Amino acid sequence: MKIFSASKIREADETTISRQGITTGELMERAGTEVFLWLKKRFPDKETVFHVFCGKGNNGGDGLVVARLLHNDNYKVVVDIVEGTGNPSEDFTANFEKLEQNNLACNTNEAYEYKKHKIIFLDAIFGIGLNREVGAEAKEAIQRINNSAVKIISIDVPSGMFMDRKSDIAVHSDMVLTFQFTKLAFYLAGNCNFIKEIKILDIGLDKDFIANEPTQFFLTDRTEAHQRYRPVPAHAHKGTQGHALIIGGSYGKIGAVTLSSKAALKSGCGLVTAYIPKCGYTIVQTAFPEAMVLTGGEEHINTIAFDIEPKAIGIGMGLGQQPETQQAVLEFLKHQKTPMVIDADALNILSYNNEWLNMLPENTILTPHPKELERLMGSWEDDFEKMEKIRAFAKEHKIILVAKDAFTIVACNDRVHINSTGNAGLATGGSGDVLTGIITGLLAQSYSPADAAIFGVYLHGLAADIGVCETSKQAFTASDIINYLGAAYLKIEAEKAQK
Ligand SMILES: NC(=O)C1=CN([C@@H]2O[C@H](COP(=O)(O)OP(=O)(O)OC[C@H]3O[C@@H](n4cnc5c(N)ncnc54)[C@H](O)[C@@H]3O)[C@@H](O)[C@H]2O)[C@@H](O)CC1
Ligand SMILES: Nc1ncnc2c1ncn2[C@@H]1O[C@H](COP(=O)(O)OP(=O)(O)O)[C@@H](O)[C@H]1O
Ligand SMILES: [K+]
Repeated sequence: MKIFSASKIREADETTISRQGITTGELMERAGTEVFLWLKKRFPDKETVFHVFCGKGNNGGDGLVVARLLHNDNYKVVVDIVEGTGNPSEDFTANFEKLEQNNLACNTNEAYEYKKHKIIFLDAIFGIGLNREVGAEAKEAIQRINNSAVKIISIDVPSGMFMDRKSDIAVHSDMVLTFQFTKLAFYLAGNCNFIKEIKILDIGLDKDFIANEPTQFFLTDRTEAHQRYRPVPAHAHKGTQGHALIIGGSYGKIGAVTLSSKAALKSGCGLVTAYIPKCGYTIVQTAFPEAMVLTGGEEHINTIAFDIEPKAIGIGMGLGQQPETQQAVLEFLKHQKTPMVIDADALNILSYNNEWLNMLPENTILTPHPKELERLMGSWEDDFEKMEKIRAFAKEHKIILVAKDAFTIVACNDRVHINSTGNAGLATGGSGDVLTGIITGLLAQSYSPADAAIFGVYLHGLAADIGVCETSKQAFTASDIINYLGAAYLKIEAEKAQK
């Protein structure tokens, strides 16, 4: 799904208004109606009290439409117009006047008892138009909303959240009902307290504009994942499903390479070879009999040489950083042409030898976690700078950068793809090793590097989303990602079959 900037969203509004021959007020009525219908379905009990906080811009205008529709449908509605929210917009004013015509008063200080009524706060103070720091009066309203113990639903965006820079104070929403497009700011680590759940409401913006307007940002949602997924051909055999080579491990860290190799095989490739130091030989052969094993070095890898021809290579998991290992890795990378995923210690070795980055084959995939990312490209001031640096770094070195985190970012071909699956159950040792295995396995199956990275990250998160429902987040382990890979594939197959 495309993610547009605030200015592009405004263009989408304007194009819709002109192509559909409607007024801005009619578009606002449509947006407000979608919110109203969603609320009505979710909260059928007419005793529910909706306390609507409105700013004076168009987000506040949406809030007034919703308030009127709820009131006319016999819900209990309280409307608070928040001062210090700019000059009233035309459509805000028009809807404000309609309140009186519909016998709905504002700022009445009407108090409903929390114990007797189900109260919902609707937050319509600011939307995508926030363009300066929030002033004292709006801040007070935001704090009042946040200090309440009631459910908070934001219209379009949590008020106070900037679309293009760091936000200091914003509504802590339980649910954001956002119009037509998801927004980049929703997925940034610094905004994680402002948002729990997102629901996108279709308000009928112009389909051609959405399809044709370019953007650099995408959300890897179900549709994007389905487009990249490749079912196993009926006549497949192990020779056509690709051979993955997983290089890593050192004394005490053989588990990392075992997890990675297993994940590669379970992602669907035909054959897996693990290249490890000798101390791991029995462990890998016992824990994972499907793998073939090659060795180099005793307790750590000191040379990388083999006569097999893998279709993809994953390197770095549990590798260690012994000087001999560093040398072996650099020598190895120098001659590589095979599609490759570079992770963990192999990434750290590259960070100390930055000039080697430009020698990597085009579209090599790097999968750093936040600390490794910092070592690679330096630190960042805030999430927006981080995003920009990631994009520029991938472009400069012609690589694919998978910046792992909640909402992992995949930067490739001057585009940024934000993943939508995964959960905090993945905050457990070895989950990154599994991801590298999955992406390497997909590469071996001839997925393009971009598809392997984007789909691999999605699949990894999906396995965790399915898994934690049965294991809990606490008890979920990296091995469980592998255990639930099959369920993730089945879910994708079932979704595709439903279409
Ligand atoms: N995207 C869409 O398709 C649609 C958008 N609509 C709504 O319109 C919103 C955008 O409306 P606006 O552009 O009017 O802006 P907002 O309502 O988001 O708020 C900004 C308003 O407050 C002022 N303002 C900005 N920062 C301020 C600050 N720190 N302190 C005080 N005042 C401040 C601005 O001058 C502007 O009037 C969207 O978020 C959405 O809710 C809907 O009405 C219709 C359809
Ligand atoms: N809170 C979270 N929500 C979603 N995904 C997460 C979260 N925490 C970690 N992950 C995912 O788990 C993996 C962790 O990778 P990494 O830190 O390299 O682990 P390890 O080094 O132990 O293998 C990444 O894919 C990351 O995106
Ligand atoms: K809002």
